Amino acid sequence: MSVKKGIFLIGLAGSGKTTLGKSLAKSIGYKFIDLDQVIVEREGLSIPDIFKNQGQGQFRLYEKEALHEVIAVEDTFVLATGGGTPCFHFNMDAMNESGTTIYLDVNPGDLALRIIEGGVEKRPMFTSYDHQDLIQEIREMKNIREAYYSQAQIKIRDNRITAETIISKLNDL
Ligand SMILES: Nc1ncnc2c1ncn2[C@@H]1O[C@H](COP(=O)(O)OP(=O)(O)OP(=O)(O)O)[C@@H](O)[C@H]1O
Ligand SMILES: O=C(O)C1=C[C@@H](O)[C@@H](O)[C@H](O)C1
Ligand SMILES: [Mg+2]
Repeated sequence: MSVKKGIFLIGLAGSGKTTLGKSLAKSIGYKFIDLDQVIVEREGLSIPDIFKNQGQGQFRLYEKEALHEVIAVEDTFVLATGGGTPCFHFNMDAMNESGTTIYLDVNPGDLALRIIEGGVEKRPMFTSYDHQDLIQEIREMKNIREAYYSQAQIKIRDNRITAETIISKLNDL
């Protein structure tokens, strides 16, 4: 595997960054880190509370700081990024320079079901509770973010991505 020290999982909310990141890290013996969790621990506030009280701009600054701390401090790790991480403050460049970036590309219909099941209120970037409306919101966000996500070194488009698929793509690098 010709990966550098960090593996960065990127993709929209619900694409499986946290779920797959945990099992990938376990399989290859790397430390698992969830960037949203790092921000919550550093700030002592939930993500919806940061958005509500301090706004998205401040959240994006916390996110950048947390990302750079992980890159500077950690050794071999799998990082589940936040859905928007690649799209702000040149974070995609920072990740591509310091490790291997992997885009989990799941279709909006499946994402909407997963987000509704997990709780829309936990994801402040979304407002719709209706499945069709949420699909539309996700499509619009995907269109904007694709320019960043497509810079990933590995792209996996599937609705049932597994850790094994990711490992085989890493081995092909
Ligand atoms: N590969 C998969 N196949 C089927 N279901 C999955 C898969 N990965 C994740 N899920 C389900 O989708 C939901 C969201 O997954 P997860 O929290 O890992 O996404 P995420 O990308 O970390 O989202 P967020 O950006 O909101 O943190 C969970 O309920 C999980 O069980
Ligand atoms: O897609 C997004 O912009 C976000 C996704 C989550 O992981 C969190 O980082 C936050 O809710 C923002
Ligand atoms: Mg997650």
